[in-house]
This record gives sequence, C-alpha cells and structure tokens, in this order.
Amino acid sequence: MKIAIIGTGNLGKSIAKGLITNNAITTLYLTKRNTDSISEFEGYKNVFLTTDNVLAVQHSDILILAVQPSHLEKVLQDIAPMITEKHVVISTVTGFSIPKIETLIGAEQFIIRAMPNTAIAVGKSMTCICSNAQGTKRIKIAQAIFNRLGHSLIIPESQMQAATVVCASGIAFWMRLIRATTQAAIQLGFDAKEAQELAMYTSEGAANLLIANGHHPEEEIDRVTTPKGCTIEGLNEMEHKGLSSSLIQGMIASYNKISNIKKEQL
Ligand SMILES: NC(=O)C1=CN([C@@H]2O[C@H](COP(=O)(O)OP(=O)(O)OC[C@H]3O[C@@H](n4cnc5c(N)ncnc54)[C@H](OP(=O)(O)O)[C@@H]3O)[C@@H](O)[C@H]2O)C=CC1
Ligand SMILES: O=C(O)[C@@H]1CCC=N1
Repeated sequence: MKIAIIGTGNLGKSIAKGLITNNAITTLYLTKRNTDSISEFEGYKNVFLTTDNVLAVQHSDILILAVQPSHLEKVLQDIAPMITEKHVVISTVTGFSIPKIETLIGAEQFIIRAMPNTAIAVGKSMTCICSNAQGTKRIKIAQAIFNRLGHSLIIPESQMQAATVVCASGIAFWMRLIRATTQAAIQLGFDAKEAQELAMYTSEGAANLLIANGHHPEEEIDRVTTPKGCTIEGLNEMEHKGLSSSLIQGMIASYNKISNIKKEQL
C-alpha cells in the first residue's frame, strides 16, 4: 500500500511505527512542516520525510490526515486539486465532520473518518471507522489497515465523538489508572519498577479475560471477591470515594469539550 501520513505528530508517528513494524507499506510518505522531529524514520526503506503535502499526495493512494483540527481546512484546500479517484482519504481529526470534508474536497471522493489511538504503534489500537456514501466502496481497505494494527469497528458518524473519548482519549485515562495502581503498589512495599510491572500485567490480564471469555466485568469480579474478603472491602471503599462516578463524569466532560472544538471550526 502506498500511504501518506499528513501531519506526523504524536498520532501520526504512532501510526507510522505500527505500519512499518507490521510491514503494511509499499511506500510511506510522512509530512510535517518541521521534519527534524521525525528524523527517527530516516533510513527506513521506502519511507520518505517531506514538508510537501502535495508531493506526498501525488505519490500515495491512501492519505491519512493527522493534523490538529484547526489546521485541517487549510491542508485540505492545498491538497484538494491533487486528490483523484485513486485516493482514499482517511481523517483521524477530532470533531471535523465528513460533510465539512466533502465541502472542501468533494463528495465524490472516498472519505473515511477513523479514530485510532496511540497503541497503534504496538499493533493494539481500538479504531472506530465511518465513511461518506462514496467511501463505503473503500471502507474494507481502511478496515484491513486498522485490523492489521489492532481491532476495528465500523460505526455511524454520529457515534464518532463518543468513540474519540472512549478509544482515543481512553489511552490516557487507562494510563492514569495504571499509574494510580502503581503508586498504591509502591505504598504497599514494591519498588517503583516492580510496582509498574504488577500494574501493567494485571491490567493486561483483566482485559484479556474479557476479550477471551466475552463475559461482563462483574462476572469476572464475582470470581475474585471472596465473601468477607479483602477484594470486596477495597472495591466498596473505591466506590464510596466515587471511582466509577468520577470516571464517567470525566468522560462526559471530555465528550462535551469536543462539541466546543467543533464550534471553533465553524
Ligand atoms: N494524539 C492522539 O492520541 C490522537 C489524536 N487524534 C487526532 O489526530 C490529530 C493529531 O493529533 P496529535 O498527533 O496529538 O497532534 P500533534 O500536534 O502532535 O500532531 C500534528 C502534526 O501536524 C503537523 N502539521 C501542522 N500543520 C501541518 C501542515 N500544514 N502540513 C503537514 N503537517 C502539519 C505538526 O507538525 P509541524 O508543526 O512540524 O508541521 C504536528 O506534528 C488531531 O486532530 C487529533 O484530534 C485522534 C486520535 C488520537
Ligand atoms: O486530546 C485530543 O483532543 C485528541 C483527540 C483524542 C486524543 N487526543
């Protein structure tokens, strides 16, 4: 696949790492205005770094847009004349709707929105995908890319804002939970490195139990909470202090912020 990542920042670099590690490219063009900060990708076979978005578009079939929301309109205006029927345009940009992308490059183009997360760098992204009417003809290509770099789900565009919070911001939320678990483990006597090891692999085990068994989390919790034991004591104390409630409220705040980002684009 001939892929270009337009805007190789935090997310773009993560996607590039995932694509390179998984041998998912024929050529890969990585663009940003200052390419010094992506010099780590120099020297990879068939990977090209450039400040020239138009050049990247001309040499690629799949265009992954990963600039900040306020930069996307100008980027699309610049590359629109170069976009042809060979291109599939995949935007990862938060709050920038498909109808708005259509007004800038044309509704006849294959337009897909994808919401991956930074775990794409290690082939473990949960990526939600939607498309315009034309893009439904190419959505399998996007799914193939994102399934190679993790797990994907096709959703209606109306759910993209929620998917951004749960999956993309979700990485940061889970990191904070893992950090808090690590801090507790240190207080309970482990050194910092061991504490993080315990937190990381226990959270991986919890997720894998659900993935493998398809159970509801409470079913797995019931297997751990020995009557009158230490686990239910800890869980109930966490709930008295608002663990579930603060997570839910944080995610709703995150969701509402995206509405403001959208208004700023109007
Ligand atoms: N970070 C994440 O985990 C996720 C981010 N997203 C979305 O992805 C997008 C990028 O986010 P993130 O990676 O965090 O942001 P970054 O700021 O890290 O990356 C954006 C990159 O775009 C480059 N850029 C800006 N203008 C241009 C231009 N005209 N041409 C080419 N490149 C340009 C910038 O580099 P330079 O200034 O050198 O040009 C910068 O490195 C956002 O829209 C965000 O909502 C979605 C899911 C997850
Ligand atoms: O924080 C943000 O706005 C972007 C979108 C989701 C992850 N990072």
